Amino acid sequence: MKRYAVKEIFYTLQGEGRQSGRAAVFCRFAGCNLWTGRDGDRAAAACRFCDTDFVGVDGEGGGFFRGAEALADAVAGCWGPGEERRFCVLTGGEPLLQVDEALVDALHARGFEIAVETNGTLEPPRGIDWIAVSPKGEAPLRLTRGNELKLVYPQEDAPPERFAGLAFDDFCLQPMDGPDSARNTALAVAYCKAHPRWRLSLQTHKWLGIP
Ligand SMILES: C[S@@+](CC[C@H](N)C(=O)[O-])C[C@H]1O[C@@H](n2cnc3c(N)ncnc32)[C@H](O)[C@@H]1O
Ligand SMILES: Nc1nc2[nH]cc(C(=O)O)c2c(=O)[nH]1
Ligand code: SF4
Ligand SMILES: [Mg+2]
Repeated sequence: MKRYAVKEIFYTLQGEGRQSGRAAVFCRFAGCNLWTGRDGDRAAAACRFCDTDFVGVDGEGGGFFRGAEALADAVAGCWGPGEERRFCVLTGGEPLLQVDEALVDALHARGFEIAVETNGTLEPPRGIDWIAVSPKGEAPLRLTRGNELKLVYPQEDAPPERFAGLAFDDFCLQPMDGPDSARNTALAVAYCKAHPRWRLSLQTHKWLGIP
């Protein structure tokens, strides 16, 4: 039986992108194919600006889950008994290293609409309801269609022009958080004003102080 490694599971509001403001259970899978998660490896990684701890299974609600039913039960338990507008966001780390059809089916069986946050280097299993792709500079993009393309901006080796022609319903620019976040936010605002295909995505949960 498949074993899923999960860093944390928590209930909050989706903070980013087109679904921002919507209540969701976040399931953060451990591990990523573009960075080890260790600070010493950052400079040499394909993705160098990550704002997330996805190493290990020691977070709130995290652990190893034996089989899709067990993991879907944990997600449903985190949502609680309400059946209206059940929504879960599969993220990481890189969720598509682990998410499979069995998990998609088990979450659907519990009434969840399923979104995934992915770096776009891996193919998703069928059946995911909402695909948000966030391309990373040097990493080859395999997933070139979906619901939203959410580009962290600016990235020297990933200009928005490279992605604007792909088959996504919406194109979002998300200012890169870190030491230059104020400057990056101003740059993203200016880019969206000059290129109306793009809309601003703010990481509202950070402003709100919620997970
Ligand atoms: C931590 S990633 C996990 C999912 C997947 N690995 C990915 O990169 O899309 C979740 C989202 O946070 C974004 N992100 C990561 N670090 C960021 C930063 N420093 N500033 C803004 N967004 C960031 C990613 O681009 C992605 O859209
Ligand atoms: N509230 C909240 N919204 C999010 N949207 C994407 C997130 C992620 O880390 O994938 C995230 C997150 O970590 N928290
Ligand atoms: S691909 Fe996603 S999880 Fe992996 S290091 Fe980059 S932002 Fe973080
Ligand atoms: Mg996050």
